Amino acid sequence: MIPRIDAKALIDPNDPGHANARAAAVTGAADIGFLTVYNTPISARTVRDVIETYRAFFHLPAGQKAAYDMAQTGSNRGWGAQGSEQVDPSANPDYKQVFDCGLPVAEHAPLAALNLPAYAPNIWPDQPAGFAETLPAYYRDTVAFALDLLCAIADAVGEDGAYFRDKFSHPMALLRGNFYPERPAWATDKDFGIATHTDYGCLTLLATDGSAGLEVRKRGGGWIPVAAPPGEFVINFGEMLEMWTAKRIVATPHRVIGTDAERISVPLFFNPNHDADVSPKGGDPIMAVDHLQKRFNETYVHLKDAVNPKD
Ligand SMILES: O=C(O)CCC(=O)C(=O)O
Ligand SMILES: [Fe+2]
Repeated sequence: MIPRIDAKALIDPNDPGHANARAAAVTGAADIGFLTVYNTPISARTVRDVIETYRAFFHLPAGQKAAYDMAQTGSNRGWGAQGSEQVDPSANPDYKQVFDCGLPVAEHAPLAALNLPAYAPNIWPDQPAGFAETLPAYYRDTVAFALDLLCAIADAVGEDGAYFRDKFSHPMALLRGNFYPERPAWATDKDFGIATHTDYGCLTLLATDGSAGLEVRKRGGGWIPVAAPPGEFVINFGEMLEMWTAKRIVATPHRVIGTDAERISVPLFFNPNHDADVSPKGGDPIMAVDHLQKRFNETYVHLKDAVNPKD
């Protein structure tokens, strides 16, 4: 069973439900690698708004989205077409589309000067109206919520929660809209909305439209479906946090096969500062930006082709 946790009780040490919420968080983070949260500071209405904003963009004709295509622009921000990412080398590239944005680096000149793809300036399409207002506001609010959750969960598993706080002062956090059209008629057993993978970063705060689709791999084999309505979130943990905590917190594989209904999900991949050392205590240093870029190079089809040309 994936625990469903009162977010306020988990974050607030004075809440009467704090001890219970912490215990459930330990099960979620240390055993399963997934949990869901309710009673969050992000309203259902806000999440519905964000989802409909992405939907309006994804429904634009491909020709209009092409101007923002990461494979063309080379930026780490903007649109990823169907087939632009292959998260599992033994599966075909995913049939989802994505749109990515991140930290507003224009407000952080020293970060922009680093010239790292993880701190690329955001790219905002002209349409739909409101895109460039709705998403930055959601980004700001979810980054703050994700940090509170991460510190509380780290603390619950026996790490020093406060230690993590300043490692996220300029996070390489990436906000993504995932668009799953209905499962294509041509899809084979090697085709997925998103094939089996673990997330790369620390904590993923996933909003969905409430529909089914996401499945979590069980330790003993088999898959468990997980869903959360708008305003509630699915939380899972990525490779960096698994390394950083020496597996006190686990990164669990998951996938979306897809159904005959369109589906939108909105993960915030809460990655730390570029120079955070995410190695376990006593290990050789691993810079967060190096791990992230390595995983981008392994999954984005246009980056793979650049590193490993086919002809
Ligand atoms: O769409 C979902 O529910 C999950 C998406 C996901 O796993 C991802 O984007 O990493
Ligand atoms: Fe994922």
